[in-house]
Amino acid sequence: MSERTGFAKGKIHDVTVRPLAKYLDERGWLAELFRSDETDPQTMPAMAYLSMTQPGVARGPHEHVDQTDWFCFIGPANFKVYLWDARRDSPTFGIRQTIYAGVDAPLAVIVPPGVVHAYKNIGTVDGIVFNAPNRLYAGEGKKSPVDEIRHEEVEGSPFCLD
Ligand SMILES: Cc1cn([C@H]2C[C@H](O)[C@@H](COP(=O)(O)OP(=O)(O)O[C@H]3O[C@@H](C)C(=O)[C@@H](O)[C@H]3O)O2)c(=O)[nH]c1=O
Repeated sequence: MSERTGFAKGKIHDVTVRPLAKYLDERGWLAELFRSDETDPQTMPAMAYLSMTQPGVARGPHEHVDQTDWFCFIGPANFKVYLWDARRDSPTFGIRQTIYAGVDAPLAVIVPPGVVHAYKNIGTVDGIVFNAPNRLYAGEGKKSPVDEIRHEEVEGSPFCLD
């Protein structure tokens, strides 16, 4: 156990990390991000969005009650991805995991509800992250509360980025 965070390093149960193959040719490259024939229907994306994060900047830590996030880190920057298992009923409750992903290691990282997550652009150029969550942001017609617990402003939070 780390005294600083209370979380021990390890691998979190039910977090899926998949290499994204880039098919390269004379025009550039193409990469598949998800396929319904390779996806558990429960985590099948309901929507998708892109975000850009500037060098040295982080998004999160956030947590969802019901939503699974399907992040794809493809570039042009690299990211450090931080995960903390805060699910009391998980076999890896109290474990934290870090993953490096992006232009040098294109990965999909699929994060289930209750796993607190954040990512930081550790490169020198703007970084794009694709996310295809299995729930609609703010529900049908954007009429429901957003399923998101934000930890970034919480004083004394155990979910610390370095
Ligand atoms: C996530 C999202 C945001 N928005 C809007 C709300 C706001 O005006 C703007 C920026 O949103 P946020 O501040 O929530 O963006 P951000 O802080 O990047 O939120 C994301 O962070 C990562 C770490 C996650 O875990 C994601 O699930 C999501 O919570 O975009 C949408 O319209 N649709 C969406 O699906």
